[in-house]
Amino acid sequence: MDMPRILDAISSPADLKVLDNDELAILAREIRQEIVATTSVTGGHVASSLGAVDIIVALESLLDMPRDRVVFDVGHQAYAHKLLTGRREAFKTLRTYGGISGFTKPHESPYDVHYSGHASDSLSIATGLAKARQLKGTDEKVVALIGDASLAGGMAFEALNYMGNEQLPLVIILNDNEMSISRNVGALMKHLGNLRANSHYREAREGLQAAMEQGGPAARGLLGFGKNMKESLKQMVIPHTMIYESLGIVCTHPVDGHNIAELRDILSLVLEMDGPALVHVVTRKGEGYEPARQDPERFHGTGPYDIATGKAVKKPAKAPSYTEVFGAALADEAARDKDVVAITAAMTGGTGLKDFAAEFPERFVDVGIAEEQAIGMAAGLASGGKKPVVALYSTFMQRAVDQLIIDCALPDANVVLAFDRAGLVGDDGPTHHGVFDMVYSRMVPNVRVLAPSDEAELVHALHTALSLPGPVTLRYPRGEAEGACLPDAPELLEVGKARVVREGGDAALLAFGRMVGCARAAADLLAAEGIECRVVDMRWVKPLDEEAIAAAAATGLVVTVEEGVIAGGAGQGVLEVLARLGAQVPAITLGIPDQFVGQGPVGRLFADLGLDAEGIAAAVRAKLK
Ligand SMILES: Cc1ncc(C[n+]2csc(CCOP(=O)(O)OP(=O)(O)O)c2C)c(N)n1
Ligand SMILES: CC(=O)[C@@H](O)[C@H](O)COP(=O)(O)O
Ligand SMILES: [Mg+2]
Repeated sequence: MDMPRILDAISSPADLKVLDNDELAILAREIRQEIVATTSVTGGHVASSLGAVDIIVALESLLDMPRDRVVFDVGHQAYAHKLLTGRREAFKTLRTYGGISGFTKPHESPYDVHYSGHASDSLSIATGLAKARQLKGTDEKVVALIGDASLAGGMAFEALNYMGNEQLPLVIILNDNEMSISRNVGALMKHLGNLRANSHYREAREGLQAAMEQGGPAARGLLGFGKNMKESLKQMVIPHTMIYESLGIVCTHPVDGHNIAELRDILSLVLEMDGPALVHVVTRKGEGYEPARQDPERFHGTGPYDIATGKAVKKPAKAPSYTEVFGAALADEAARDKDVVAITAAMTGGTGLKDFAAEFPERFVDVGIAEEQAIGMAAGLASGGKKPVVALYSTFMQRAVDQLIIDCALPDANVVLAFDRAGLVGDDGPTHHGVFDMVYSRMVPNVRVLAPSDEAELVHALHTALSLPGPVTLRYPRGEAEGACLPDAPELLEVGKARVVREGGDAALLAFGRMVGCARAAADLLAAEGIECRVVDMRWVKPLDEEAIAAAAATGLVVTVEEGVIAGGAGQGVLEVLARLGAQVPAITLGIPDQFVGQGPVGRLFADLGLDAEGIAAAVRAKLK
């Protein structure tokens, strides 16, 4: 008979209070097994979640939740938190359509503080919670759990700057595993490495005492614990070089993040402080599951896999991914033009730039999780005579809209912004769908916007973007491309010119990006009923092809189809042109309505939104009736 699991008796963190350190360690093992069992079927962020299990178990055993608040940065490490906060049964539905989210989600649980998914925001949210606590005069604990790579994001630094000055009572747990998605980069990463290497600084207790005696209220709060607590401080040291200390944040020496007893000792001390404290915790990504330990990058975010071998379980692809096509095309461009420089923000693999980085290391830049830096730096490179191509996920580019407007568009800088994961991404859900980029690109003067409809068009679009003066954005979706034949050589696309891909006189479907394929399939369905639709691959979101729009109006019905929000999107651009032309024609704008889109297979989400062939055909049918 199987031994009953401790995990099965946990319905909230309050149930952890009766467990001792050994039992908590057993629980942590059970949680890891549960994470592996579930994600082997659903996929998910395995390595980060496994690495953070002990921290979460230790922390939540000490808190009074949900009164005490824990803010998870990115939230990709929060699976243990989900399992401890009443979602053990629901965990099987992780990242599935209608199931629980892969990130923290306040609408899912009162134990979740914010919609996580984007990096480096946790400290700002924690400062807000701590400020609210001050204003209310309450005493709930506020804790943020943030990774070493996310800590380097600009937003996190802004929060450190604020909390140090205000001496806000909150605890930062820095989960340092030396990894971002791939190996972490940057000077802060080196600084943390020095701290890990010098943890013999433990002896420097006198230094710690002196620092605290001269320090602000945070440090004094720590000293005010009384004799016993001070004794425990023998275990704690501030290395002289810890930069956070200079900002007024008390810091601990590196702590073993897989030792629950040690974690609980230190956390119980810092949770009593009345100012900001940072606990430097060292963990291993993928801890407890060997394939993830060996290859944490692949297990950062994975699809289903075989537990025994760790091998991915997936259908063979019929076509390369858009990402792969982009990466190869950019390397070809760089081989032809020595001025091309590629920039990414911690997404070298995700944006298909690994080969580029290997081939042209001196022309490859990874700025870390720092999208604003990526775009700002691109503007500087352009000003210095280079041709920067910044490859970002559409959703993360949202961080850098100001840099697009002021640093790139206003000076008309020669910058190419490649938005990968543009459109619906699937299982990551609303935080990751790239559905706003057509709006924030289209609205900015001087910016041209390309939306290639297949992989061959993507190659031409990149080539065209690099040939044009001024900023150009191009967008392409996550996953497998359409299976189009790749060109031997890239072509220059005529600026602002669409192409008709199917003739028809009863209605015109003006489609953008991969929606061209859906529009074509809809036209096939309608043709079987005797309704002939013209299908136009618009190619450009800006400038729009006014002739193609006028010709579409002549059919008597204009239908725009885009994989982005309707408000302010490409379809609205078409309506503006129709109004300018004085065309009195019925028009439908299909796209994402004024709502956030949930998680699930992209095909299913398209169907829900009426963006699949049947949905588009139904919209045309209804209007023609
Ligand atoms: C603004 C933003 N940029 C990029 C990402 C993609 N991303 C998700 S997790 C991650 C690495 C996070 O590393 P770290 O914070 O050290 O956590 P770890 O995965 O190592 O636990 C990146 C780059 C993101 N979620 N948000
Ligand atoms: C948590 C996060 O932001 C990334 O790990 C993201 O989930 C990666 O998405 P892709 O799987 O599309 O690369
Ligand atoms: Mg990390």
